[in-house]
Amino acid sequence: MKYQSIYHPELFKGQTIIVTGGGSGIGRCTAHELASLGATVAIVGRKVEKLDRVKEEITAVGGRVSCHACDIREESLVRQMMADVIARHGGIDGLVNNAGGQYPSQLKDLSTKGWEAVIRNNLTGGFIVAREAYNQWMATHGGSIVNIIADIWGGMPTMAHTGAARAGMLNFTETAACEWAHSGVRVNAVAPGWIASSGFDTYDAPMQAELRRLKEKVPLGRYGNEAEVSAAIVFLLSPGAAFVTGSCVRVDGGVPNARHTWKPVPTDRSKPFDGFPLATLPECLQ
Ligand SMILES: CCCCC/C=C/C(=O)SCCNC(=O)CCNC(=O)[C@H](O)C(C)(C)COP(=O)(O)OP(=O)(O)OC[C@H]1O[C@@H](n2cnc3c(N)ncnc32)[C@H](O)[C@@H]1OP(=O)(O)O
Ligand SMILES: NC(=O)C1=CN([C@@H]2O[C@H](COP(=O)(O)OP(=O)(O)OC[C@H]3O[C@@H](n4cnc5c(N)ncnc54)[C@H](OP(=O)(O)O)[C@@H]3O)[C@@H](O)[C@H]2O)C=CC1
Repeated sequence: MKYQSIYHPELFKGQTIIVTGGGSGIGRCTAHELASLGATVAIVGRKVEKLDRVKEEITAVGGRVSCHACDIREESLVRQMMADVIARHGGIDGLVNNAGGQYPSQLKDLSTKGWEAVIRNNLTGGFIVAREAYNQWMATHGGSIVNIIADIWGGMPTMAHTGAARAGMLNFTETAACEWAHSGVRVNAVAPGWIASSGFDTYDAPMQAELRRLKEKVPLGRYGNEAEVSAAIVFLLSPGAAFVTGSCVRVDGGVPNARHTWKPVPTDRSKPFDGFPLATLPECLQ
């Protein structure tokens, strides 16, 4: 079944858009949505079998997609991947810098090796991919980049390494937006809050329990879903955001504003509540 997007079905007709981490979760959803809107999507990840599965899903409904196995932390692999995408599709119009991930740990227990592994995955990797997209194509042709970060506002207890990396990526976004504007390149970020994606499944039982507790802290009373993040990414890539650069769209149900004075209003969370229907994922992703 084809992705049901809220956007015009030909919004990205003739465009090529790279989605890193396109083999699962938010990246997979975004790849589906972009393909449904006419883009040729180049999905990037470390595990070929995940990419192949998404390719099958998208081609089955008439979408165009290519798979590129690449670890975003390896400069030579990223250079080659970018060159391959350009050679194969004739250019790049957009980049969704989404690949990333971390593991929970208290600061005091974090090894330097673990800190560096997460910084490389969520800051250095994203920088390398964006720089190569710019140097190899966008500097002379323009384009749009969307960096996926996280809800980093006010710190990120148990996730300090990724918080620091994502804060760095936000600042990178702001700087690149200025430095690359003259080339017609827009650079923005999307900061997902707690999104019930495949990424959640990578956490162990205590962390899953913690996530259940965290849900009570969301003013909108639920987790977000992948489609709600994808919709923000698509907006930033689109001509609708032609005058938007260096910005960050938060997709988090209002969590950063829920400070100590905010108290959750008891709600039956299994039912839609006034004004905010429970979001459902497009059928093709369920
Ligand atoms: C509060 C909730 C917020 C939720 C919001 C966020 C949600 C999401 O982000 S969803 C996406 C979730 N998906 C993932 O997080 C999976 C991605 N994770 C990885 O790819 C890897 O774990 C990695 C990139 C973070 C690290 O991989 P790698 O570079 O291959 O590193 P090594 O395995 O070689 O380990 C190096 C070093 O790092 C420490 N370490 C790594 N994993 C763990 C772990 N699970 N627990 C504790 N420590 C870990 C460790 O120090 C390793 O060194 P050695 O001990 O010498 O191996
Ligand atoms: N879900 C959530 O609540 C939130 C998610 N995020 C961020 O959003 C992004 C997408 O997350 P989500 O879809 O939930 O999680 P997933 O774990 O499902 O997706 C992460 C993807 O990134 C790929 N990836 C990870 N590291 C690398 C690497 N070094 N090189 C290439 N690909 C890599 C993985 O593919 P492979 O295994 O093939 O390498 C995987 O497909 C991540 O950056 C995540 O941290 C941020 C805030 C909240």
